[in-house]
Amino acid sequence: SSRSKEQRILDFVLKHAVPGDPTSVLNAIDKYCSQQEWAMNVGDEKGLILDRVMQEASPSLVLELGTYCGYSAVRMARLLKQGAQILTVEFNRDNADIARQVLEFAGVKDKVQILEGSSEEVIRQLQKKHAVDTVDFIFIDHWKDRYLPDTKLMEELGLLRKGTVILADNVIFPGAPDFLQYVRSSPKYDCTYYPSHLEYLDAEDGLEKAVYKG
Ligand SMILES: Cc1cc(-c2n[nH]c(CCNC(=O)c3cc(-c4ccc(F)cc4)cc(O)c3O)n2)ccn1
Ligand SMILES: [Mg+2]
Repeated sequence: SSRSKEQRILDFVLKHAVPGDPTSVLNAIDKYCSQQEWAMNVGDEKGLILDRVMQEASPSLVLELGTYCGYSAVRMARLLKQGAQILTVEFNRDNADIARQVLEFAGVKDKVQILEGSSEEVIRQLQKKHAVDTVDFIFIDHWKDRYLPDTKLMEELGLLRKGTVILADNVIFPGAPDFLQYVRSSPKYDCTYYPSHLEYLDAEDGLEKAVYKG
């Protein structure tokens, strides 16, 4: 059976990156996806913004919606303080399997837990099944029409605390206009827009940071 693009990305990482070196894994994925096959990783340009915003937040518990091949989970895990954890949600089983192997190769698998399923079902289980109280940092990078309903759901379930940082990818392209309009007009959030470009391309894109005010 033919190998998928995601399997080809994993093969390239296994061949060209250094085991236990997360930065070499990121560089390998960025090299492959900018030179061989485009893929929907947050990428190096928006990744730098993610690095800075995450380090500023210095979270103990990170929730990521949309694992894909694990690029952003590796990116965040390499910057986590001792004892901090990432829960990342992936809908597609095959991609979750690729991500597990990428995370293990990068040497960060003990900091990251991949939860398979739809964001809504996983979010509803966080407090009871995964012993989550509140989340410190949320990287939203999943289906663009789920950004707003899932943000509202996390509010309703009490998963956000004063100062919880939400950082959302792709708010320009493919776009999440209803999410943007909501957080920018809500008194419950302090918002900042970080202009950038779609991964590996010149198209305009950006990240929105929305800090929950409790
Ligand atoms: C419902 C639910 C869903 C998930 C879930 N798991 N994995 C994902 C990945 C979603 N990501 C994207 O679709 C995405 C697309 C583009 C893009 C595509 C085509 C273009 F032409 C241009 C840009 C660019 C990006 O940067 C993206 O992030 N969602 C997990 C749990 N529950
Ligand atoms: Mg994205």
